[in-house]
Amino acid sequence: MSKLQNHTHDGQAPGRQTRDRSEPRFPGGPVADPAGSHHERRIRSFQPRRSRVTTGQGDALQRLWPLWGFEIDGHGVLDPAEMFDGLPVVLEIGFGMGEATAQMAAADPGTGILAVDVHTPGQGNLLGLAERNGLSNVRVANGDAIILLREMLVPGSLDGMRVYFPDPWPKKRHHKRRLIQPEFLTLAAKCLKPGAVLHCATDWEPYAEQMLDVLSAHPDFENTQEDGGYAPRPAFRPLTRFEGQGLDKGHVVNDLLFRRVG
Ligand SMILES: C[S@@+](CC[C@H](N)C(=O)[O-])C[C@H]1O[C@@H](n2cnc3c(N)ncnc32)[C@H](O)[C@@H]1O
Repeated sequence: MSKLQNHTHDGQAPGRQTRDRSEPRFPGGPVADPAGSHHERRIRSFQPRRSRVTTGQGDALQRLWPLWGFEIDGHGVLDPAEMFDGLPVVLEIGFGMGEATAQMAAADPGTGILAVDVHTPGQGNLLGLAERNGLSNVRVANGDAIILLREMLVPGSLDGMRVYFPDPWPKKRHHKRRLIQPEFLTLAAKCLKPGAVLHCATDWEPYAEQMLDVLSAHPDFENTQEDGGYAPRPAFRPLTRFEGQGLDKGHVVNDLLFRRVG
């Protein structure tokens, strides 16, 4: 049974899931394991962070999580089209504070954005931005995107995927924690529709080179660029917070746009 069916039986809005209230995460409660206790993934692409949740973010989480929040718990099947009433759906992995996500949602109300991160202040920030800007096409998921792709999403259900400025993990001994690896691409390909585009961007040039290598070598993806290289920055991608910090340090930003073949 899909998540949607579950919720409809509970009398809740389609595609929306409330938290387990026995484990409060927001002000006053413990922080849940973002990878989900039943689904340990030893090598994680994110840093555990204990950032402070502001009053505004906490308020947004309390009020809006039951409406627009989604817990990646590894249980059940999630059909994004049901979550967004039939809109095409793009998955954004690692939205950070969510400013760029909200801008893209406002610019394209005909596309649903399923935005995933483990960062609680960012989740609250994005929910608040969605409310203030009257956005009905954003849902916020808490947890490890790998578990969402591997265990929950209906195969071939996504119209696109965005990974903007994933943690670069610059030290060699941490390279195994980088998100964009062949195994990740296989999971991404499983969830993307044929022809759907995976859009990555990074300001860390060695990581950009690695992305280009693994994407070019993967049998399920083809470069949208005839010269086989990086793509010009698409006009629809706003400057992200992390990108701005990289540009301040003189970093070069590269975009990669690869199409799911098949
Ligand atoms: C460097 S930040 C970039 C944030 C934002 N895209 C930007 O450009 O400002 C990377 C984000 O990805 C998130 N992240 C990394 N791995 C993740 C995963 N496996 N699942 C969900 N979020 C992840 C981190 O928590 C972090 O917020």
